[in-house]
Parts: sequence; structure tokens; C-alpha cells
Amino acid sequence: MAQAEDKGEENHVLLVAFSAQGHINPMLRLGKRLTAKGVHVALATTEIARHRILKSSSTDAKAAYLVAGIKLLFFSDGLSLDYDRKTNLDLYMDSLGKHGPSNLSALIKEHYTSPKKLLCLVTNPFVPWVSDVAAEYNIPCAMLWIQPCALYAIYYRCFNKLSAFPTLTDPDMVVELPGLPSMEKEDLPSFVLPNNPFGSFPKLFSELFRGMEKFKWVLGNSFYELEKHVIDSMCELYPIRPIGPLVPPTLLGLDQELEDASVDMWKSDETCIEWLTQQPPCSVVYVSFGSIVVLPAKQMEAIATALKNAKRPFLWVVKPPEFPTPDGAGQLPLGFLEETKDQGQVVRWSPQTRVLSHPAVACFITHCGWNSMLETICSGIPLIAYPQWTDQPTNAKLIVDVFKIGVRIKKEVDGNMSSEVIEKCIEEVMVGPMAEQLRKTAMALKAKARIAVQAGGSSDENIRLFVEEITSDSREKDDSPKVGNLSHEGQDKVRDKDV
Ligand SMILES: O=c1ccn([C@@H]2O[C@H](COP(=O)(O)OP(=O)(O)O)[C@@H](O)[C@H]2O)c(=O)[nH]1
Ligand SMILES: O=C(/C=C/c1ccccc1)O[C@@H]1O[C@H](CO)[C@@H](O)[C@H](O)[C@H]1O
Repeated sequence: MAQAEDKGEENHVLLVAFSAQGHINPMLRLGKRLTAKGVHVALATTEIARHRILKSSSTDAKAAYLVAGIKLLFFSDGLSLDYDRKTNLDLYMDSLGKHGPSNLSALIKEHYTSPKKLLCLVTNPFVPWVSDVAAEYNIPCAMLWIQPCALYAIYYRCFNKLSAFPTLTDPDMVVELPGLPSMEKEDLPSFVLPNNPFGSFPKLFSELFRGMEKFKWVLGNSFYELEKHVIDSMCELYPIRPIGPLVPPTLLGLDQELEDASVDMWKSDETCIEWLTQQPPCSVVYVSFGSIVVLPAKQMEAIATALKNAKRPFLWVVKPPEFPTPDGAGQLPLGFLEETKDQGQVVRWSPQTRVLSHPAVACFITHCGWNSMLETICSGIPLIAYPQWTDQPTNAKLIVDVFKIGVRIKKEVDGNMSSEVIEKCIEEVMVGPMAEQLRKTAMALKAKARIAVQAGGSSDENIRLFVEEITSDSREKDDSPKVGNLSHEGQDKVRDKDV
């Protein structure tokens, strides 16, 4: 097994990621941007990720430990590999918070001849305790915020009690925050609502956002031109430096960088690319709810009926639930595959970034996971939002009212979606003046994303600044938070490159 021994070299950064598909990959892509600037990078995550990566046979054993020059290291979250973490979320987060720090600390001792060789640790929001491990070794700590900067601003204000949020006595209040549109309760992240059933997340975020001084840098997986108002709104509080979008280089037109830094936790079904190639340009409705969401049977039925009635080619990712339940959640309605065999394809896991950038794909029905959204923005196609939990409701609000690149499936009063509403949304984004406008806006955002990551673009400049600061000798002399963005002057220069 390859190990992250430092072989006496200087300039190491250790990234620490929560073990989820949508958390590890943006961290790896940040790692790749750092290695490109001469930094040695390793990524530590929990054993459950190793287990999943090895099980997905598209990743061979060797690749499971080395990705685009980044070494992967694993530590235990204190639970057995077959434990149902998703159903017992609070217990999982508790165990990770209890066992993670000492196990990560042991990993650092084991893999680095001297922790002093580490320029910094970079963590993400679900493992905020990494900053305490960094402090134990006197290493500075950065956080990669892996959701929109809007979510960073909302949580910061909510958990520092800087603005009013819904309560049990006033559950329907409208939230007004600088740099963001007015938000009703269905637009807010589920973790700030009084009926949120997962107590571990408000506890985790409360500790994180009240102790932000532990992070010398906050980097964001977004780009300035996408979220400028909300990014600017955080300048006076605790600034966030956007360095994204952290998506595969092929989606960004970075042709000189062919290799992506990512892992697959499930084996993707490549046959759908062949199928897409047989479809007319801009005709296919792509549907996926990401790696975690499992839709109730009733909602699966509504989507199935809408796709059938829309009479358009579709590609639907139906990922079998890890722990199936007798109520049919996450399962296709009986007979659907047979009835639609000439109309569409169903796969268990798709090569999503290749799908989104395929000329046959017209739009994406999505749960609004932030990685999926960034990948779609970089592909320049419109979205149909059907958010479920966590950041997704706010991401849906951004799609419709801020980025203006999609529509949202409105829920019925019982909280379900009707097949008629889904079908209407499909028509809205496929044909007519609204569809045309959405597509135009989506293409313009795609162009802005590309400019942000190119040499001299806003995100590239923020990465350059970060590397300059972590590698400069200032560590001993200056421990103050380096949380500022580019100077306004610098930001203005970058802004002038707006398309
Ligand atoms: O069939 C699929 C579905 C999803 N993904 C990838 O899985 C990630 C999902 O992350 P996201 O933040 O969108 O949602 P999550 O799965 O974390 O809820 C994205 O990078 C997708 O490209 C994929 O490769 N194939
Ligand atoms: O937030 C998660 C994963 C949560 C999880 C998984 C397993 C057990 C407990 C919790 O994943 C997604 O991350 C994306 C980036 O933060 C986000 O945009 C998506 O909405 C999440 O689904």
C-alpha cells in the first residue's frame, strides 16, 4: 500500500474530508490545484470510503491509494464497515466526532516524519474538529466550504445569532439577509429549521461557526462572479475566498490538464454514453438524485409517470438503496422498464460529468446537491430543481431566483410532487421563450466559470494567494487569520474580465 511518507520533502498539505462522494471529490480537486503549484498533498478520510472505493470495481486497488498524485490515507470513525450510518445519522456524527480526532492525530504521527513539515491542514464543514488536531501540532488550519457561499453566509448569521430565523413559535417567518433574496422556510437549509430531525448538524454547525477563528483561511467551492453579492456581504464578518468550481478539468476547458482528481464510490455504467450518442442533440432529460437521497415510492412513481407522458428521451439514475426497505423507497414502479425500453435508459450510477456535457442532454432534474449544480453550470444546461434536505432547498432558490438557470418543482400540500407539475417543468425548460432565456443564461454562466479558473481569473488568483500565504515564512511571525479575499483592487481587476 502506498503511504504518504514525506521522504524529507517540505511543503506538505493534508486535506481531511468527510466520507461522502460529494465531499471527497472537491477536496481532491483542490489538492490537484495545490500540487500544480508545487505543494505535496495527501487526503485523509475514513475507512468507509476506502471500503466503497475498493468495492466500486472501476477503481483498481492501486488507484484507491493514489489519485492524480494525491495520496489517500484512512482512519476509523469508530464504527464497523457494515453499520447503517445514514439511518443512524446522529450516532454516526457523534462517533466520528469522538474517535476522529485521536485517530487523525495518530495518522499524522505515523505518516509524517515531523508534523512541522505540514504547511496546513485543510478540512471541510462536517469534520470541523480537524482544527483542534491542527492546533495540537501548531499547524494552521483552513476550511474548504463545499457548498455555495450563500450557505456559509446563512449558517454564519444563524449560528452567531446575527439575524432572525424561523422558530417553533414563528415557523413561517421570512428570512432577510444581505446579498440574498428573501427566503421562505422552503428556501432555507433544513438544518436551520425548527423541525429538523437531525440534532447533530445544528450542534456541529453551532460549534463550527462560533469558533471560526480556528480557521486561518476559508476557501469556497464557488466562483466570485456566481455569488458576488453574498461573498461581498461576508467581507466584514468572516470572509470566504472562492476558488472553484472544483469540477473535472474537461468541464472547464482546461485542456492542458487532462487528468481529473476524483474517486468513484460506485461503478458507473458507461453504456449510457453510447445510448446518448444515438439521441438527437438537446433532446434528453437527465434525472439523478445524487449519492444519498432515496426517494419515497410515491415520488418515484410521479417521476416515472411524468417521464412517460413527456414522451421525450430520458436517462434516469436509480441508485439501489444501500439498506433497502419494504415500502419500496428508491425502487422503480413495476413494469416501467418494459414500458419505456424504447424511450429511455435507467442506470444505477452514471458517469455524470460526461453525461451533462454530452450534446444530447437538454436538461437535468436534480436534488440540487452542490456538486451536481456546479457540474451543470459548467455544462451550460438548465435545471429542474427538486430539493430534499440540507443545503438543497437553498440551492434550488439560487437556481431559480439568483442564477436564473432553472425552474423548481413545487410540492403539493401533502409534501409530494405531482407528475403533472414535473411534466410542466420539463416542457418549460425544453421549449418556448422561457427555455430559450434559461439556456442563454446557463451558457453565459458556463463562460464565466471558465474564466474564473483560467490563469489570472478570480478563482485562480485566490488559489495563488492561498499558496503564497501557506508557503511564505509568515507562520512563526504572524498567526492572525488570513481570511481576506483579494484586495478590492485585485478583485476589480478580475471583475473586469466578466463576460
Ligand atoms: O449517477 C451519478 C450520480 C452522481 N454522480 C456524482 O456524484 C456527486 C454527487 O454530489 P452532489 O453534491 O451533487 O450530491 P450528493 O450525492 O452529495 O447528495 C457529483 O459529483 C456527481 O457527478 C455521479 O458521478 N453519477
Ligand atoms: O452532505 C452530504 C452527505 C451527508 C451524509 C452522508 C452520509 C451520512 C451522513 C450524512 O452530501 C452532500 O454534500 C454536498 C456538498 O456538501 C451537498 O451539496 C449535498 O446536498 C449533500 O447531499
